[in-house]
Amino acid sequence: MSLVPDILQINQLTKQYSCGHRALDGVSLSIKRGECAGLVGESGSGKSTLAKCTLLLEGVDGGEVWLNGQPLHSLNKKEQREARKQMQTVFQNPAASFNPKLKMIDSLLEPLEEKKGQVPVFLAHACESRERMASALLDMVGLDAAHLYAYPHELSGGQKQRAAIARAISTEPSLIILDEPTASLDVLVQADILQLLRRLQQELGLSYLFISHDLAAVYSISDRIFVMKNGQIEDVFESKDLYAEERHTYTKTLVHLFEQ
Ligand SMILES: Nc1ncnc2c1ncn2[C@@H]1O[C@H](COP(=O)(O)OP(=O)(O)OP(=O)(O)O)[C@@H](O)[C@H]1O
Repeated sequence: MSLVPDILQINQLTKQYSCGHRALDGVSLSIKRGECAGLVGESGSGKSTLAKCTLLLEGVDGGEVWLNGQPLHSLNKKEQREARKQMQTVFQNPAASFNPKLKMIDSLLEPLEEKKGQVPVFLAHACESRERMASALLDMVGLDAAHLYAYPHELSGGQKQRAAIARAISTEPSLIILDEPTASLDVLVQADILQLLRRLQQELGLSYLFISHDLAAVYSISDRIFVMKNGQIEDVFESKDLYAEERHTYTKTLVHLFEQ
């Protein structure tokens, strides 16, 4: 048994919205260091709610969330704000991820500057100036330094999503939560972004929670897949076992849909 705790360990999480809807109904999930865990399920199954509860943006009604062995569920508000800095996010709509009034250099460096001087090893060579650090980040995601002083509306959707990924990796977070990061992009750009995420994960040893309703996208990037339905995890397996006979009936239905 490994003595290194999982990056993320979620135990029996429940969340009921005030309207009475139970969006999470005893969800358990774990992510190992350096792993990409895929979370797939149809619209309304509770995927984004799980992301928001993990990020402490929504309160929960029961269960536990452990990050790096730290019990997030029992922290006070101030401690939660600190703990949240160990996680970064990339969402579906890259346009909404950036303040339209900020130049890319300022948006890119915002999380890093909040951490006050804790520059990750992969940026150490560039830490003598903001411009060099932001250029190095853009370079890591395949964007030209010419974009440094651009405003978000001057970048394409795919370029903005690359910049969002650059910002997410900038603090060397313990976990990056990617909630439908390719859903708003056309098919070719989607493939590029998935390839970029995979490369960065391997180069930097990142841990991802990759959320999507698109089984093909989840399958292409994940080490393990969690299948969610009606607020519950129905199936968990190594990606290579997607087509195995013992898959849950619901997983088989998703496979059938994605093959059509
Ligand atoms: N703030 C809220 N108040 C009340 N109900 C909510 C709220 N947010 C989500 N829900 C409900 O909780 C359920 C799960 O929603 P959630 O957004 O987590 O699903 P999802 O799997 O991420 O769906 P999608 O893929 O469409 O984003 C849905 O029935 C949704 O209507």
